[in-house]
Order: sequence, then structure tokens, then C-alpha cells
Amino acid sequence: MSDHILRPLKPEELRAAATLFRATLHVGPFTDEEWERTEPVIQPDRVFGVLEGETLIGTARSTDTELTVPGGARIPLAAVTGVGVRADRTRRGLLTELMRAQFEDFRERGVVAALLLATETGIYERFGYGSSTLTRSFTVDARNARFRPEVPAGGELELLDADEAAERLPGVYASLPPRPGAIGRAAYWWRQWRNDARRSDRSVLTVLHRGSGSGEADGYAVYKVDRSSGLGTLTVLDLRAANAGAYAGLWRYLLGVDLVGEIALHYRPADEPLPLLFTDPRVCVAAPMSADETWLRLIDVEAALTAHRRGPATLRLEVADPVLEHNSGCYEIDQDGVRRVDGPAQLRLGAATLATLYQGTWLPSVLAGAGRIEVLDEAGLEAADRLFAARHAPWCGTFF
Ligand SMILES: CC(=O)SCCNC(=O)CCNC(=O)[C@H](O)C(C)(C)COP(=O)(O)OP(=O)(O)OC[C@H]1O[C@@H](n2cnc3c(N)ncnc32)[C@H](O)[C@@H]1OP(=O)(O)O
Repeated sequence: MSDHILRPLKPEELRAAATLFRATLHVGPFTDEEWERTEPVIQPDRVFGVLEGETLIGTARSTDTELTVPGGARIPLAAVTGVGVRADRTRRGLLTELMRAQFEDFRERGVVAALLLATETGIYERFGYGSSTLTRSFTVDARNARFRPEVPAGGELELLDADEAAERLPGVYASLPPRPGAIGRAAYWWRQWRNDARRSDRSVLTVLHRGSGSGEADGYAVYKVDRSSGLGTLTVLDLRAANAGAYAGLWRYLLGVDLVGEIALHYRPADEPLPLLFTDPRVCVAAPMSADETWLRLIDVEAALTAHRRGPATLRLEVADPVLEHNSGCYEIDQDGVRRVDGPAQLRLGAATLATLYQGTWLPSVLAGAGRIEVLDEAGLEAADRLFAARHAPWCGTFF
């Protein structure tokens, strides 16, 4: 390709990078007012650019955060976004260079994994990202939903506007019990949240739940209601609950909101327990599962496997990772830890497939059934199922 350089961008170049990214998504440039709001949501030292002379032709950025992995440990994570190459410079290897530069930077800084939401599913697997979590959408018939008698009553509720919510939700979110697939929401993310909530043409409301015993905030729902006439649709934008009381209390509130005929919720976990609250589970209609939510890249396979909950099983797993060669090799995994060994391997797989099974969305035996894992010893597949089976469907639920 023609002369170009790839380097971290300076603070004064961030607007050009964010503008280029928008253009690759067919969105026009920022007004000054929009940029004033957008600049604080970008972590300035995590933006790469490709320049031809003075002109930016490609970019990718990330935010430092954490990923909760099965077992509850949190690993250092780069949340990757803002990836774009100018339309007249695509398919010349610029994304490939940007991905490699990011990986090198992540590795140097001890980042264990990278995560992204893909615009198209065909882009990232070649770089070792694997589809890692799934989501589902639901619709609830608000007029006919009746709670089962054993569903908890819930605690106290408090309605917050966008500014109050932006102050209080970060603490509540951070205090929630660990859920595999969840990411930390950095200050940058909450600034974007406040921008979006304020800009929304419908008023975005937040209801906070407090446990009846402790009085501590233990859950919240963020929602908006669209109603032109008659009964409207309440859309749940975010809902998190630390326990069954908070979950039920929030749903009792949402189903009690006046002038609402239907409740819609999107990008929810595959094991959302909502239908289980109702005497007639058919009042809650689930849409088909999404093909993907997040894509995961294990930058340091040994550290990632070590952080993962390990059950009473022993497995020797051979990983092939041509993009990040330091990960290639055979790992012995058991309750005591993870070691590099010479073999013989029981299972063989690529880095993207390892990322796909890592959080537990798919069992190794299911991936093997699809030809994604080479089985050299059947006992290894049983051990892998025991090691990687998930208690909860992993779920991110955070748009970034
Ligand atoms: C996390 C996020 O930010 S998601 C947002 C991603 N950005 C967008 O969707 C914006 C619009 N698209 C773009 O800006 C660009 O087309 C990009 C960033 C997707 C790809 O950039 P390019 O510089 O063209 O990619 P590059 O030339 O390095 O391609 C590498 C390989 O990926 C393939 N590839 C690139 N884009 C796509 C795609 N959209 N679908 C399938 N394959 C693709 C190329 O064909 C190439 O394959 P090869 O190695 O077999 O030859």
C-alpha cells in the first residue's frame, strides 16, 4: 500500500478520528456542540490512527475496563470500538494493521482480553475474536401479566431523572454480584450514558430499588414510554437486580406503570427469568436468540484460563493462535491451576473457538459436534464440558 504510518493519536486528533469512524458508519460530522459532549467519552490515550501524510484514513480505539469471567474473577479488558477505514482505502490491510497494533499494545500493558460489538459478523474472527455471548428480546403483555403467588413483593422504589441516575447508577452497577460476561462501566461509559439519556426525545426514567431489609440500592430499571394515543409501549433500556426481591420489585413497578399495554426489552440474557414470574408464561413472548452479542479475544490465554473457575477435571488443550503466537501450545488445566505442557493434547482448537467456549455460551461438546474442536481423546471432551459449563448464561448487556 501507499506510504502511511500507524501511531497513537494526539488529543487534538481525536475529533478527526471520531469523525472518520462516524463517516464509515454513514453518519455525518459532529457539530461543535456534539463534539463537546463526545470528547469526554473517549479515553484519549487509547486511540490509534493510520495517516497518509496529514490525512487520517483509518482508526480504532478502546477503553480500559474489566470482564467478569465464570467463577466471578475480573480480568483486565480492552473494550474495543470506533474501528473504521475510509471508504476509498478499504481492503488494503489497514484494519489488519490496526488490530495488530492494538494487540501489541494490549499485551504490553497486561490486558488479558479484548471485547467488541461487531457491525458485521464476518470481520473479526480472522483476528482470533470469537462470538462469545448471545442476547434475546422479549415482549410482555402488560394488561394480562399476573404474578405467581410465591414471587417476592420487593422493597422500596424511587424514581430518578437522568441527572440523578447518572450520579447514582455507577455505584449500584459496580456493587452488583459478579455475572460472567459483564464488563465494568468506566467513567467514560457513564458520560456517554448521561449524554444519551439527556438527548433522548422521550424522557428516560430510572427506577431504583432498595432492599426491604437493608435499605441499600440493589437494582434499577431504566426505561422510556412511547405513547401517541391509547396504551403505549414501555421499553426497558437497562435492568439490573442483585437478588430475586429486587428483580420482582422492579417488575411489579414496571407492570404497574399507567397507560402501558406492552413492555419491550431488548438485548437481554438468554436465561432471562421473566416468564417464570407469571401465572401464564405466554404473556411474555421471547424473540429468537441473536446470532451474537459480544466478540471476545483472549490476548493472554494462560492468564485467562487461570482466572476461569476450574472444576474437578483435568484437560490438556492445544491452542493454535497464528495471530498471537505466544498463545499457541498445549495447556494442562485442572483445579490447581494451568500449566504449559508438551502434550499429548486431548483437544485441539483455534483461538477464536477458545474465546467462544470460554464464557460458557456453548459447551465444548456442542462446538465439537459442529467440527470446531478436534477431539483426540473423548475423555478430554467430557473434562472440557465439566470445566467450561456455565451456571448462568454469560451476558454483557452494555452497549459500547
Ligand atoms: C468494534 C467496531 O468498531 S465495529 C465497526 C467496524 N466498522 C465498520 O463496520 C465501518 C465500515 N467498514 C470499515 O470501515 C472497513 O470496511 C473495515 C474496518 C470493516 C475493514 O477495514 P479494511 O481495512 O478493509 O480491512 P482489511 O483490508 O484489513 O481486511 C482484512 C480482511 O478482512 C476482510 N474484511 C474486511 N471487512 C470485511 C467485512 N465487512 N466483511 C467480511 N470480511 C471483511 C477482508 O476481505 C480481508 O480478508 P483477507 O485477509 O482474506 O484478504
